[in-house]
Amino acid sequence: MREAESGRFHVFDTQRLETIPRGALGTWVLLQPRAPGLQGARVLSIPSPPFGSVTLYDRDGPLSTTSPTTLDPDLKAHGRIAFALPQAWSSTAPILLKFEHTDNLNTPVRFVLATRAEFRRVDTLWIVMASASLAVMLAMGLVALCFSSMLGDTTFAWYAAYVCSYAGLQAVQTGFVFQPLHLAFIQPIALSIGSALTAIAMISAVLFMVRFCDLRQHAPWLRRLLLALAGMMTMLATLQVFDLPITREIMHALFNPLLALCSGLMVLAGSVALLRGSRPALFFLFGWLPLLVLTALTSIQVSGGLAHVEWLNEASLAAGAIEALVLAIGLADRSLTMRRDHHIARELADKDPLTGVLNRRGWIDAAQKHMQDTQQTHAILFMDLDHFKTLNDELGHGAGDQALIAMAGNLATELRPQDLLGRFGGEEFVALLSGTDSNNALLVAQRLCRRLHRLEIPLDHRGNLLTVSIGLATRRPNDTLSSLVERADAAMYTAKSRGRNRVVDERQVETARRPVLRPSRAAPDMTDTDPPRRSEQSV
Ligand SMILES: Nc1nc2c(ncn2[C@@H]2O[C@H](COP(=O)(O)OP(=O)(O)OP(=O)(O)O)[C@@H](O)[C@H]2O)c(=O)[nH]1
Repeated sequence: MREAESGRFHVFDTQRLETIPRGALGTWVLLQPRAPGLQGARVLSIPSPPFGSVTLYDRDGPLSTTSPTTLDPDLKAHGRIAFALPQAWSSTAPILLKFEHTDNLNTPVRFVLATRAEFRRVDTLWIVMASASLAVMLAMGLVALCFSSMLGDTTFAWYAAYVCSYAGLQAVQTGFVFQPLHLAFIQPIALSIGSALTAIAMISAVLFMVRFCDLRQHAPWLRRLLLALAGMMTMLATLQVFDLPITREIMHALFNPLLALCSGLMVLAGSVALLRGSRPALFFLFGWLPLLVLTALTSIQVSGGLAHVEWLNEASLAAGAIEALVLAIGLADRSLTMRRDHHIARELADKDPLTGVLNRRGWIDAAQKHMQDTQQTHAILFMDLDHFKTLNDELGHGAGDQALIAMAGNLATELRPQDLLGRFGGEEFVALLSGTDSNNALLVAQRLCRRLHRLEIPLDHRGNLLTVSIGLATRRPNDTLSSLVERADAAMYTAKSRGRNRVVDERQVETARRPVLRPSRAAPDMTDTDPPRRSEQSV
């Protein structure tokens, strides 16, 4: 006190954030409240508490020592350490504090002298705001983690890693882990935990952003730069975890400028990606810009600038929550886009590009689902165009393709919407008719056969018309899709062998086994069968 009174203390304004020079034996700070000062019970608080302990003195010696883990039980401060000043002290009496030595980053401190009621109001507001912000961040992180495992997309996982580590970092830095969470055991390793969380937050933020905004496509150079920078910062932060004196020096000198640079580069990369058409970049900028600006401002402040800005820590918490919400909407948008793309890809994979009906794979998938309903009757029509090779050979493949398109279109129109039509191979089509017994299926098949003939698609230059042979099989107990298709196929071969342009029900086939019937397809009695002429019809 005598030293201070003789003017040997460095003087600073208590309303401003200042970095206090720290010595190996700790640092004395004397606060001089301005006249007239506050009347009644007063509380002195230090928001965003330093990790070390602080002791309040009067002229006779120490009054009370407090640290983020050993708080005044009466005051129960959150996100700050606080001292209840003795009632007897005059409103302008100097307040003497000693900051014990700590190896932590020397961040600027601020002092707030308030009435007890005002202290309680600010403290309650803070705890509500901090709890809500951290809860939102963690909830969004968990949602992203679920999405990541459901969609198999690592972008969501990086976001979850970022938002959870950022929330953890905020909880450590603001003292939330100590009060109200009472995780006092963290204190000795708080710096290492903070560094580890910073490392995880940094690298996962960059990896998330790079993927989310698709920087590989939209800003490849900035992507490389960002990854290199994030890698460097992660290395620095990882070294800091081991808390060696040399790394501490390097960290103090480099980390915050690098953090500010990285934040700026992310905004730049996001803007470039947005200008080049990345829709997620809009979500990124909208959600992340406030937080990035605050991160940059915080690192400038830790390096000694922006002394007057007092609200950065609280604003960072709130901005973290807002950013988590906006980006969660962005991720939902991404998952919708992925679902749509997946749906389109699936459609393309399941559809026959020429005729637009299901291809073999798509039809089998869908038919298997239909067949799960064992209460329904199921009939299969196996349809094969007759002498299609002739059409191709005589009129060209273009005409062949047109015939296939016409065939598919007409089959689809003739069948009910719930019937499942597919192209099984070159000129083979299949239809699964659910809830249709064999008699009705036979009628449908005959209708199809007639309709195709009535289309009058020329088969050759001699006036022959395109026709179709149809095999019909109805589901029996213990039938699988393949056994049912096999029997319909065998019936179709019988139709071919009986002269084509007709329907054969499996019930008419005595030995409907494909290995027996297949070779007969090339037998003279079948290949010799003349295609029907315009006037003929065997159905
Ligand atoms: N234009 C065209 N032809 C195709 C397509 N897919 C298969 N084909 C042709 O369809 C013909 C099928 O010939 P085959 O299996 O001998 O049968 P077919 O001439 O219809 O004789 P049957 O079935 O015994 O009446 C072949 O010439 C294939 O090249 C296609 O997408 N477009």
